[in-house]
Amino acid sequence: MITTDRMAAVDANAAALGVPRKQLMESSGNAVAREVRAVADPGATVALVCGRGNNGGDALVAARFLAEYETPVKLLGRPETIRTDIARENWAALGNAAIPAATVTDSRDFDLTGPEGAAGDDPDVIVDAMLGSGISGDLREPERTAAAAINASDATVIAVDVPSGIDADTGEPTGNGDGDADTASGPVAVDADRVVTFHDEKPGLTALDAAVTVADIGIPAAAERFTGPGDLLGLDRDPDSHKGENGEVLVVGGGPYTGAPTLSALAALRAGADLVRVACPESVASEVQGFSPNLIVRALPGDRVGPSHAERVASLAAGTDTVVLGPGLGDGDGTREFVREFLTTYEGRAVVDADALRVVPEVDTDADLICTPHQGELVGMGGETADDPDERSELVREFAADLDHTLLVKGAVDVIADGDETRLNRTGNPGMTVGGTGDVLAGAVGALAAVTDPFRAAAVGAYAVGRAGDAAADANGAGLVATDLPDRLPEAMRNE
Ligand SMILES: NC(=O)C1=CN([C@@H]2O[C@H](COP(=O)(O)OP(=O)(O)OC[C@H]3O[C@@H](n4cnc5c(N)ncnc54)[C@H](O)[C@@H]3O)[C@@H](O)[C@H]2O)[C@H](O)CC1
Ligand SMILES: [K+]
Repeated sequence: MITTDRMAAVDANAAALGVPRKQLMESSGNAVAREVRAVADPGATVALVCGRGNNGGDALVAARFLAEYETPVKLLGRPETIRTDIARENWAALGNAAIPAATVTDSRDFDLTGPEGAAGDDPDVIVDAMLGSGISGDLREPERTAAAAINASDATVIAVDVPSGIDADTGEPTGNGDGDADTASGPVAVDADRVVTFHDEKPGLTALDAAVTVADIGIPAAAERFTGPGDLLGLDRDPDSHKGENGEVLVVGGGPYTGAPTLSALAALRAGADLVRVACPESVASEVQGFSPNLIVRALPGDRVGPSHAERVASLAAGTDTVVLGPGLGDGDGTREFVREFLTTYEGRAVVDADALRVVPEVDTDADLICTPHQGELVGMGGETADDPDERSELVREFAADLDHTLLVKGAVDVIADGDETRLNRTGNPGMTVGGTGDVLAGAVGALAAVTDPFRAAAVGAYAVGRAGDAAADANGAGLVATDLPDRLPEAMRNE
């Protein structure tokens, strides 16, 4: 089962792996043609009703695979307004090959018979390729009239990907019926007999009264299993957002170290957080502040974070979206006691790293944690590891389920898991074993967890920090240091 958003991500990841969308479209069109052959004998009339997006493109491809049928193609709109290059190329290919195709620009001209107004028989099959996953709101004209005509016909209706007008995630109509003042009369959607959808089932299709076929279109398993540029889709800032709406992060750390909390905080800012506060012992507060005027520092009395600070940190945490717990805290008894006490009452989201990790298995917490251990720390928490990535990811998934938290286990290949899902990340390089890169990762994940779910925050954080590290290695070779990474995060988070 896959949602529309995740499908778009996987599609982009496939393209990054060298399987571009046009190739997938060829497979989709072929699958549509197979579905036609399953319901109609050669010589039958198969009307292909095509929108101007890639859903329509799938049917334009299908027309080339259906030479043994009568295939009137109806393009809804002018060819110049076809929205994607790959759909336009497939439209041109039909014209070049003299496969009959007509355009419908006025809904009053829509009929389901032969091309260019030539009187033909009513079709035996209608392929609904008007709109797929790119739809929003009520069907507009001429799609709305076409949907009504399709529903009034006796032909077998095969929907491409999803019936036009239906939300593939919910199975409900995409509109509420008031999208077009002239024709408003409740939502309109194609009532399909069959649906040929691609790659995986869609949650909204199961509820429909239609036979659903899932066609393999050649998306490599790696496009889903590994993070890729598609994982970054949809994380862009809302242009109308206000200060604080893109995340407020509290980093709790420092004492024996000053660099670690600073690296986390700077990474959180570069990963998109609006406000980052650092709660650290007063002994290091001015040093942390001295690293950057972009940070807001909250000094805690003394030179180590201890149980007496739990209340103050809890009140700071209450005003933020996420907490990053651990960078440079050290492993004193009082520090562990602090982490235990804080997590007992905290109910929000936190990234837990470094010395704070050991406390997680022993504490009863309502917080939603993202733990970022390396393999050694994972074992210290009671988890198991293995050399084989498949075996390792299953062990991590099971341990995440036991803990009821999200895990990001760092390694040459990172494993991200919650109880349900696992993902692997292979960005990054051996130069990143240098000190401080883990602090950068924890901060980046903290910022991302303020704007997306924990699993995705961990996966995207690992991907982006690895990518930043790869750019830093290109520039600095074996001389890569952790301070090279935060400033490279914005570029690394660009979806390309
Ligand atoms: N990996 C895959 O799953 C693949 C899927 N393919 C097919 O591509 C479509 C999605 O294509 P896309 O171009 O993104 O969107 P649509 O064709 O669904 O819509 C295009 C276009 O329509 C306009 N529009 C939006 N809402 C409405 C509306 N309510 N009324 C009228 N017009 C509307 C809007 O401008 C959109 O841009 C997917 O479903 C598959 O069929 C590919 O084959 C590749 C692999
Ligand atoms: K469709």
